[in-house]
Amino acid sequence: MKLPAQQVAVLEAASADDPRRIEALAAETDYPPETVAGAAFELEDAGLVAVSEASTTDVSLTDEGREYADAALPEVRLYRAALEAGADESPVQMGRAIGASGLEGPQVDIALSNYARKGYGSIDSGELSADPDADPDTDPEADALATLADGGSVDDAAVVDQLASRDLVDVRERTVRSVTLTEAGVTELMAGVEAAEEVGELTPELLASGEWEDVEFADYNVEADAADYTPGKTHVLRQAAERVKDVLVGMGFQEMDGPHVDADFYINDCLFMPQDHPARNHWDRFALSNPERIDSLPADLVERVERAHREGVGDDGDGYHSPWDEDFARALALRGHTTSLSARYLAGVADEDVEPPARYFSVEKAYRNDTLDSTHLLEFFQIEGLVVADDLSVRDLMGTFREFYSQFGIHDLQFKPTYNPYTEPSFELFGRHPETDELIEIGNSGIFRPEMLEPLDVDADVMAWGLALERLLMLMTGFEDIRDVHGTLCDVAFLRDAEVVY
Ligand SMILES: N[C@@H](Cc1ccccc1)C(=O)O
Repeated sequence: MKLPAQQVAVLEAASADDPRRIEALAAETDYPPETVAGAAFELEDAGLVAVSEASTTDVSLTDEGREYADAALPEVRLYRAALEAGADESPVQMGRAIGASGLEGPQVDIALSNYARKGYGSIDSGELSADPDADPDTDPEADALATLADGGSVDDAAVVDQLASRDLVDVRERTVRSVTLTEAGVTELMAGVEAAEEVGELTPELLASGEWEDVEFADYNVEADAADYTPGKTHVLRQAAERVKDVLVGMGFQEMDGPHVDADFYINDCLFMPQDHPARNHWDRFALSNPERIDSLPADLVERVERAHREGVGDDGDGYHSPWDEDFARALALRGHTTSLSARYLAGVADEDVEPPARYFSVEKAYRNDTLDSTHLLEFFQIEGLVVADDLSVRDLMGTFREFYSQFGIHDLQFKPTYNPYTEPSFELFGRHPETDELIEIGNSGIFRPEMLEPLDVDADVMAWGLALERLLMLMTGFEDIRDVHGTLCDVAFLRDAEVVY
């Protein structure tokens, strides 16, 4: 019987009583695993082999895991240092034990958080005691790391889970295929198989030489495994931003546009934020040093805003009784929220004439000097929105959120009253994280106050909000750390595989 060369090779390397893995056949035949898998499927169709599938879990060390396999787990180092310092007899100062262990930086926290969990001892008001009976030589996590470093495998699922949650190992599910000769296969082999000339790929050479007319082409096998291919793609956050825009446009909103660096006047003063508000100090804003100030501001608008700050608005207006200085308002900074765009649009300094009823949005970056953690970065995407119309109420606002979030499959929303200098009433929005089940804040909103709207010459109600795009994406995909999607610590596998489905 004549078969394509790779099928002959697979048939000859396969055995009738010993299922052989595709990888083993690939190593023996010198064909890539994809080719062997393709050939195996062809042979299976012809009844010459059987292909079985099983899924296995590959566990491999991360860089950090390898480091601890080479040195020792931080908690073990801490335990040894604690013993040395006599902590098995009486508690010792935590700082002393840490100093003696040589642990530094994040490893100190890692050691402390695993020390008590694993029964090495206890930590109480800054003192560390060591359990004399603990035995680091039988530490199952250390054992598992050593086994993996030696190329062995670890069967204890609980230990693997624990190591995975510490990011010391990567766990991957994989389908393993094995090939066994069938009786028909054995018979054919005995009768003799030889390789037929078969071409897998049409090349320019075949075309140029005209040889293509005489060769035999291999069939396509759409079920064969193909090499993993990870081309460039739109970042998942950008995909989410596009979806949000589509949804808002579908809800009748128009997009706003405006500068990332703006005068404090539009970022704060137009929002009735007093100039001595704590968020306006130099710690929280990213100020521009060159140029330091906007060239000019519309004089009549400045005058009205200044008056609102000094005297308040309406008959019982009172104002802030704090200084107001135009120079201070002209200072430039990276916007801390995109509400600066809402201010510009409502004040009529954007290109657009805002005529109620109207709806506006933007999905753009805002910048804050926050402390970095799993939900905060120095910059994030804010979903800004405003509706200007007569007789708006909190019901309209809540209804708009329910409609917006439900388009992303998010139905469990909670509202909490809050305070903003520019809105009254105001409330924060919370959603439930699909993995941790915790309520996380996803936005802030309210009805703009007359003290803000009157100086901007807006004679209608305005409800408005700022929602965090990253938090919306968290609720949609279940990732837990904003640093997974931004910056150098990002989770490349997540960015490759995550899809924004809505
Ligand atoms: N500017 C607010 C969001 C907001 C916008 C409009 C009205 C109320 C709140 C923030 O950054 O959190």
